[in-house]
Amino acid sequence: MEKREKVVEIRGLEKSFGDLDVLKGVDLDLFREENLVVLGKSGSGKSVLIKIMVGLLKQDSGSLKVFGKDVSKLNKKDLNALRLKIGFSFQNSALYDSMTVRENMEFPLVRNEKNLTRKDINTRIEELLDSVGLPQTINQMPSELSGGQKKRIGIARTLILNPEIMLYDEPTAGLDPITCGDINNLILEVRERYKTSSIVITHDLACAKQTGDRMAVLLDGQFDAVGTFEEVFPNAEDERIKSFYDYNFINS
Ligand SMILES: Nc1ncnc2c1ncn2[C@@H]1O[C@H](COP(=O)(O)OP(=O)(O)OP(=O)(O)O)[C@@H](O)[C@H]1O
Repeated sequence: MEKREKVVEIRGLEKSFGDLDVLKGVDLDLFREENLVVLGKSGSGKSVLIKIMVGLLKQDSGSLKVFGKDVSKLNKKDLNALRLKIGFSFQNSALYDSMTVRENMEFPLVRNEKNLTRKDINTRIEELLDSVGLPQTINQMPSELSGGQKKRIGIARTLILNPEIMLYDEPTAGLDPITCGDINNLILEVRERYKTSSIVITHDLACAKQTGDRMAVLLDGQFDAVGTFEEVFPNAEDERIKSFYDYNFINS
């Protein structure tokens, strides 16, 4: 019997837009405190899956349970409560350019938690900036930060509401290999410190290998290959998976 707790359970999920069948019977589990890497070509349906997960889109059929609750059956209030437990770290960090780092961090906090004192807010912001190794940036503007620093602040801001699930969308996109390695380490540290369960969407196999306990490759609307990096990639026979691997490790 499976002993690990499932925080996400997806069964037979289907989603089409007109004639375009995007998800064609997706099955997937995310276990507590697991880092699950989702890979797939551009347009394969990764964002559609995430949007269904947070209730922004509805599936045509199949089920998606988060913390045991069927997302498509939640009322507005419960859906909002669920969304607060899921932190989405955007590819472009999504910081507000006209706000300082402190203001960027404060914004989601004061909007969602009404009873905090100024001291609580400051403590929380400072703790998270320490966690991502950037306490000195608190009064800086996003335009003064490097790409890697922006990613870190974006992750810190996502963590400020104490999410139980983290969704990282292309966390290393556009970064040099050393900074990619630092962000990958941060993803592992976040899990360690905040006990998060995570889905990491990436095209970067070095990121996948470093951060992921399991890989799930979305191919033609289904997760065909699911397993550890070693199980899925080095000896893959499926040409579609092989080409992914060759592209990352041979041609780069
Ligand atoms: N609201 C929508 N209406 C119509 N088609 C959509 C909608 N959302 C997504 N699609 C289509 O579904 C397919 C999958 O899109 P999706 O954004 O999930 O891809 P992706 O795997 O996240 O790609 P990328 O890696 O480029 O971000 C695409 O063909 C897209 O055009």
